[in-house]
Amino acid sequence: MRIDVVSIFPDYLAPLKLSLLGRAQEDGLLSIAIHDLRDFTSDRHRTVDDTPYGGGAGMVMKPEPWALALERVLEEQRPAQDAGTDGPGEAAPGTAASGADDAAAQPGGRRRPVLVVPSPAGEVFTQRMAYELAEEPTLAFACGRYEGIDERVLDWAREHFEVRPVSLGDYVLNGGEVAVMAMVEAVGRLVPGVVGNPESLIEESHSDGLLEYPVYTKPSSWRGHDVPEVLLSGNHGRISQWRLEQQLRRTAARRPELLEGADAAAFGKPERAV
Ligand SMILES: Nc1nc2cc(Br)ccc2s1
Repeated sequence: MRIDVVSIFPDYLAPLKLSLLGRAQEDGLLSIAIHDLRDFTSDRHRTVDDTPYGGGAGMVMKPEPWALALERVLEEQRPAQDAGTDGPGEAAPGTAASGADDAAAQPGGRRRPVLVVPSPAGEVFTQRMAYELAEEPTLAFACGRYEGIDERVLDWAREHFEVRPVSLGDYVLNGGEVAVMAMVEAVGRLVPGVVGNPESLIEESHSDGLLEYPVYTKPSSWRGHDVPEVLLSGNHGRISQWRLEQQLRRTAARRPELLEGADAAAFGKPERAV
């Protein structure tokens, strides 16, 4: 998978070169390119913002640098897009990648590349969306700052990308970079080969619509706190049952709204190990 990120703070994205994602890039499983929006300005001050039409506080990001930056992304993603459109990749059922949304289709049947725009006004990012996005041959991310990006950029981008405004939650950041880091990690780890043991992706929070069960390791008794006896029993049937009960209990207590949609099949995730 090729990932392109456009930002006025490219150094903010440096951690994407570290750890698991860094190794995945060394192994050729991922390639992550960071583009400085200011490289696509034409004035000596490398201006990327201006005052808002209609008045109001703050500044708005100018459209032209964004169009030039996103055109560069399209150009650089073309080989991965062309290779990806020939790929057999299974898409999670009912997702845009599976053709469920023909709005992304382009002339000649080529699917438009995905452009994720972090925004407090976006659809909420979920594990299901992470699985969907992990099916794409390329992803582009546009990191807004100030009061946001001129809306005409998104209108223009829809002619070339499948544009997805996405929020991490109901709070406001100072820019999209932190949101992009979270999404790139959530998606990147789902790309085959990135996580050493794919089994670890199966039983984790949200992989089956529930929060994960509590985990323990040695010593079995620690500062007066003991590991639940069932986990020491060696009875795998009892252990599985206890873990599911813990998931349901935690989810009911902390995220009751998830219980309406807890359906492993809905996420298109690999089947749970037996
Ligand atoms: N929750 C989020 N807040 C923000 C703020 C800006 Br400015 C850009 C993107 C995002 S995503």
